[in-house]
Amino acid sequence: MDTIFKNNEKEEPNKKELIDGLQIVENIISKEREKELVQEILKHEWDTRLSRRTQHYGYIYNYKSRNLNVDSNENKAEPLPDWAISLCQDLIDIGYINEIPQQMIINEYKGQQGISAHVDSKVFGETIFSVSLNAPCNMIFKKKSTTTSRSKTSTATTTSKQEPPQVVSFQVKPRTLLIMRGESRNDWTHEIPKLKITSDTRYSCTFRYLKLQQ
Ligand SMILES: O=C(O)CCC(=O)C(=O)O
Ligand SMILES: [Fe+2]
Repeated sequence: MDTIFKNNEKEEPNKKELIDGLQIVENIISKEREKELVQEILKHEWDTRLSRRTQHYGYIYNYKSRNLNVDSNENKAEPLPDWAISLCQDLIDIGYINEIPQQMIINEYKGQQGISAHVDSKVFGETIFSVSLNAPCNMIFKKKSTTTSRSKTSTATTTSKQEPPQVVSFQVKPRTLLIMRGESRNDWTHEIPKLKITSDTRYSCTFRYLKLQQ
């Protein structure tokens, strides 16, 4: 496999930060390496418990209960495959992350599948990053609304005002590295809306750290 450094197509990484703590780096890998990663992903069996197919490595995360008991043998999954470790090692070498993560989930989005608005579970550490493969998607970040309450002691009335959510929407191209930390990880939800038209299959590899070990 060629490394991130030997990008045959000579496309320069294109970096943007649309929200505090959110790093988006396009062209993080070459098209050739992307193809190899998809082939590796497709060699493995899928978990079909959700409407979209997933693969869990390191630990099995329950998207429904949003919980993970790291001590339970039931939640242990096979270790991260070599191709994922080598991808993470390249990201360490070029300074995007500090350590190999303990967990990876691969999501497959076929046709019109998406993921509803959520903040990633706090059982995981501060840094969450993903690499997108094969097809683009739209991603929407919404700032969790804050309620401001004003009390009038003289009249004993309380008015509560819901701030409108801030919304940031953008396209995630294949071969993009997306890193969420800080505000973008904790104070904003993210979602992938269902497309109205059928598109190519998208794969995302999302990497997470266990809180205690980060
Ligand atoms: O597919 C993606 O890029 C996002 C996946 C995600 O948000 C999650 O698994 O929590
Ligand atoms: Fe997420």
